[in-house]
This record gives sequence, C-alpha cells and structure tokens, in this order.
Amino acid sequence: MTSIPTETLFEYIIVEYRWIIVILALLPMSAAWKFWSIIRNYVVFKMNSAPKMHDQKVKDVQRQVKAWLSSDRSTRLCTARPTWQTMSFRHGLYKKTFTNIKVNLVDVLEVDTKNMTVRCEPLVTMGQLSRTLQPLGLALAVVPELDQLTVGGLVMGTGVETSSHRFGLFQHICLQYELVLADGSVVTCSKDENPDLFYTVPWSYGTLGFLTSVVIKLVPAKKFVRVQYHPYHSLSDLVKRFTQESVKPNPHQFVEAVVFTKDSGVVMLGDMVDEVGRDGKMNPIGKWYAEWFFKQVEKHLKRKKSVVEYIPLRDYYHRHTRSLFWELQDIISFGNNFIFRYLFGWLMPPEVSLLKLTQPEAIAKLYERAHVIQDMLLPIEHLEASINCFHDEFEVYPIWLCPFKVFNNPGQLKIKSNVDSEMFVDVGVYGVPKAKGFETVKSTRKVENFVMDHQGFQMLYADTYTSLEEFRKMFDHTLYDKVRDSLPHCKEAFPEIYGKVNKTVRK
Ligand SMILES: Cc1cc2nc3c(=O)[nH]c(=O)nc-3n(C[C@H](O)[C@H](O)[C@H](O)COP(=O)(O)OP(=O)(O)OC[C@H]3O[C@@H](n4cnc5c(N)ncnc54)[C@H](O)[C@@H]3O)c2cc1C
Ligand SMILES: NC(=O)C1=CN([C@@H]2O[C@H](COP(=O)(O)OP(=O)(O)OC[C@H]3O[C@@H](n4cnc5c(N)ncnc54)[C@H](OP(=O)(O)O)[C@@H]3O)[C@@H](O)[C@H]2O)C=CC1
Ligand SMILES: CC(C)=CCC[C@@H](C)[C@H]1CC[C@@]2(C)C3=C(CC[C@]12C)[C@@]1(C)CC[C@H](O)C(C)(C)[C@@H]1CC3
Repeated sequence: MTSIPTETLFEYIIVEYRWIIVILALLPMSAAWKFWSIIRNYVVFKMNSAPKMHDQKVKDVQRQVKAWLSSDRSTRLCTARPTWQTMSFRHGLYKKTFTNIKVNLVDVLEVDTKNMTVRCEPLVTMGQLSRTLQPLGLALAVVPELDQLTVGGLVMGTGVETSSHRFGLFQHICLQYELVLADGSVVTCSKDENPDLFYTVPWSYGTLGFLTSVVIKLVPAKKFVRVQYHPYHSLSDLVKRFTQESVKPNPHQFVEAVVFTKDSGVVMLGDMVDEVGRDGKMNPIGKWYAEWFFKQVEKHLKRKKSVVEYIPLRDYYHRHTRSLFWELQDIISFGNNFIFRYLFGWLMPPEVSLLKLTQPEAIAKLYERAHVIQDMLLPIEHLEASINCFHDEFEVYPIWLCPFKVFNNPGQLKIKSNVDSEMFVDVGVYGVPKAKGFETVKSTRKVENFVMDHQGFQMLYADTYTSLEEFRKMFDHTLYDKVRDSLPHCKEAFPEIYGKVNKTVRK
C-alpha cells in the first residue's frame, strides 16, 4: 500500500497504522480536551472572575521580562506556548533556544454591548469566542474559520474570513492592544494612542512585545446564514461573478468560492437572517453526521443551477473546521464515509495540536516533498492569472477563494497610495500537487515570485522560501524598523519578523 520512503519498520508501522492511533487515542483525547475547555471557560466567564485576575496575570508577564532584563540577556524572548499547540504548519526551532515567557492568558474579559466590543486575552480561541458571543446575539465582525485559532496568533499574524471584503483582516477589527514591552512596561495602543505601535503590531509575529489583551469590534448576529450557491463551469465567469460580488457597494455579508477544477467552482453568497425562508432548506452542517462542507459544495456543481440553503450561524462560521478545509481527507481517508460519520463524526476533527504532537518524521518528510499548504494574498484583479499560475506550478484542488479589503493604514501592508482601501483575494491551496515537474522549493519560489510581481503578500503560518531581501520587499518595514528603534531593548529581546518565519527556523 505504501510508497513513502520509510526508514525503519517502526516508522512504517506508525505511518500505515496511524488510523488506529487517530481513532483510538487522538479522537477521544481531542473530545475530552474540548469538553473540559468548554466547561472551564463557561464557569470562568459566568463567575466573572477573569477581569480581576487579569492585572495579576499581566504583572506575572512583566516579572518574567524584568528577570530577563536583569540577567546577562544572552538569549532572546518568545512566548512559552509549545510549538505543537499552534496552528502554524511547522515547529518553531527558536522556542528551544529563546527564553520562554509564559503568557497564559485564556479568558474573555468583558463584553461591552453598548460600544459593541469584546475585550479578551490572547489565548482565547475563535471557537470559545463564538460560543460565548452567540447567546448574546453577537459575533466578531471577522471570525477566522478554524476553532483553534487564537486571538494572539491572529493579531500577531493575520486572520481572514468571508466577511473580510466588508471589514478587512482580523487586524482591522481590533481597536486596542495591551502589550508588555521588552523593558517590562505595559502599554496600550490604538489609532489615537501610540498609533505607530498600533499599526505595526499586526504581522509582527511577537517581535515588538507580548500581547496581553485586545479590544475587538462586534456586530449583531442572527440565527442563520442564508447561503446561495452559484455553480460555474468557466473560470473567467466564476472570477467575474466573484469579483463583482466582492467589490459592489452593498455586497452580501459573506462571499466565498471553492474552485474544484481549472474551470469549475462554486461561488457562495451569504447573509444573516433570523428565520428559515421558503426558498430553501435548513442545512445543519455542523451536526456530527453531516457530510463535510466542501463535499456538499461540490455537489452543487452537478446541479448546474443556483440553490439556497439556511445554515445555523455557528455551523456556518466553523464550516471548514470539521474537515480542516480538505486536509483531513489525506489524514483519515474514510472520514466522510457515512458509517464513519455516524459512529465517530461527533469526535471530529482531531485536535490539530495532537496531530502535530504525534506527527511521525516520515509524515513530515512526505508533506515536505509532496504537499502544498499556502495562502497567497493578491489584488483581486490578478485572481484569474493567479489561479492559472497555481495550476501550472501546483495543480492542487480544491482552491479556496476569500475576498478581503486592505485599508490604506500605516504598517507592513502597503497598497496603492491613492485609494482608501483595495480589494484583495486570499487564494488558499491545500493538498497534494499533481503538476508535472512539481518540486517543493522550485515551484513554491515561482509562485512567490508571481505574488511579489503582482504586489501581493504571503500568509506566514505556512512555509516561506523568500530571502530576507525579498521578504522586506513584500512587507514594508519602514514604520516597523522605526518602532523597533524607538522601543527600549526591543532589538535585543526580539529578532525581526523574518527571524521567526523563515524556513531555517521552522522544522
Ligand atoms: C487512517 C489514516 C490515518 C492517517 N493519519 C494521518 C495523520 O494523523 N497525520 C498525517 O499527516 N497523515 C496521516 N495519514 C496520511 C498517510 O500517512 C498518507 O496518506 C499515506 O501515508 C500516503 O501513502 P500511501 O502510499 O498509502 O498513499 P498513496 O495513495 O499510494 O499515495 C500516493 C502518493 O501520493 C502522495 N500522498 C498521499 N497522501 C499524501 C499526503 N497526505 N500528503 C502528501 N502526499 C501524499 C505520496 O507522494 C504518495 O507516495 C493517514 C492515513 C490514513 C489512511
Ligand atoms: N483563517 C485564517 O485566517 C487562518 C489563519 N492562520 C494563521 O495561524 C496563525 C494563528 O495561529 P495560532 O496558533 O493562534 O498562533 P501562534 O501561537 O502560531 O502564534 C503566531 C505568532 O504570534 C505570536 N504570538 C501569539 N500570541 C502572542 C502574544 N500573546 N504575545 C506576543 N506574540 C504572540 C507568536 O509568537 P511566539 O512565536 O513567540 O509564540 C507567533 O509568532 C496566524 O499566523 C494566522 O495567520 C491559520 C489558519 C487559518
Ligand atoms: C487562511 C486559511 C483559511 C488557512 C487555512 C489553513 C489550514 C488549511 C491549515 C492550518 C493548520 C494546518 C497548516 C495544519 C495541517 C493542514 C493544513 C492546516 C489545517 C496539518 C493537519 C497537515 C498534516 C500535518 O501532519 C500536521 C498535523 C502537522 C498539520 C497541522 C497543521
């Protein structure tokens, strides 16, 4: 059955019989972990104990930074969050050599219904937030899809979702950050207070200070999302419709597309509603027995006509969680089989952290050699050319398309200078490449060059093969460098962004 070059019999057994470990150990462990965190978060939030503890916890972060300050400072600093717990594809090697600062801040602090904001700590996850906010009739303006993504990671990296064509990236819905800096001080920043710091925190990957709380913008939520599925059998027609829907003045609340082959795909347009209308069926895609969402979407291609469905709001927000987009099909190939779904669907998905922790070396090598995970962010006018380029270099399907607005703010993302905002699209490619002549580094480099030539950006949770020079060209470092120069001990404490995301520091 296997064609992976496994080095030992032990490794061979681990790879080939991994499903036994996944089903008997990882799935039950994941479920127990989820169950425990839901109860714990609920109790803490209801008892309202978290806001009182917050200052104490921030002081503890300050204490650790000050201890480093008074040491010989021979190492740099990073958070102590184990690398297997994170949503990045690789393990950060710097965690082993840097001083690890414990930032164990896991709570939703305050929901302000008057100002429509929520204040929360950096380790709060998207799943935890949507669970807390939904009963209050609220939602984050942008909810990145995977349950396990944290507020801290999304602020220091980036976050995108199908409402981003209206609200922008995750950074654009954040109103205030509280950080512990390298000199041990606590600062808050917003567009009016310490604006340079405020605008350079996103995409800084923890290289300016430790985030301790964030104020995020909320929007009113309704019970369901009315989703229209529009199948296309021509790439240019799909791109035309997708672009029109993204840029029009009064767009639908959610816009997304999944491209299944070079010339077929489905455009999805969604709007929140309170009741299920007569024009479509209710589809609770979050139920344990439901088919994986992308498989359901694929079926609309065959129907050839537009269809309307009503999806419960939380199910919609986390629609790609149960199948980790389409990555789980490579891990549990029979995961979408109806017998498996009825028996074990309620345990899905296995926690990404547990998958990462138990990933054998042979699988890591297989992914390195024959798997692509990349999100490229490009101005929307280059969408069709991007898909053609991705097809030539990778030939990986499905492709995820999500439009998003980039506001003309200071910081690392530079857009055309004469506009208030520019529409971009996230082209997400996750899977096994079928392109002839695919070679991980060579092919990814070609795509990276295409992205740079078209004024795009690369998401950095995945592998980047850019050189430091190219990276600094892709992301504008002018203000970032100025801020690092001005913050005491910053350059001594933290490497620059490239030092945390390039391939040599991640394995
Ligand atoms: C039940 C089960 C559980 C699994 N659990 C995990 C897991 O927890 N974590 C994990 O990472 N993987 C997991 N896998 C994936 C598994 O390791 C690979 O699918 C398998 O080893 C691919 O080898 P193959 O020769 O059997 O597949 P074939 O179908 O023969 O594959 C042909 C070629 O396609 C490529 N290929 C196939 N699958 C992949 C893939 N996933 N990524 C990159 N290239 C691929 C390889 O180059 C391979 O040589 C699981 C698979 C199964 C069936
Ligand atoms: N839909 C989407 O938008 C998706 C986004 N992603 C990406 O996944 C990542 C988020 O994953 P997640 O596991 O939550 O985050 P991680 O723990 O991987 O953190 C990402 C970066 O943020 C830094 N960071 C996190 N918390 C803090 C903090 N409190 N103070 C200072 N720095 C901090 C980390 O620094 P350190 O290295 O020191 O720990 C790290 O460099 C993001 O990069 C995001 O772009 C992935 C999938 C989907
Ligand atoms: C911007 C958007 C929407 C990005 C979606 C990113 C997902 C597809 C990524 C995030 C985490 C991710 C890199 C991951 C993996 C697949 C792709 C994921 C789910 C897997 C599960 C692939 C198998 C690997 O052995 C391993 C377990 C290490 C990783 C873990 C992280």
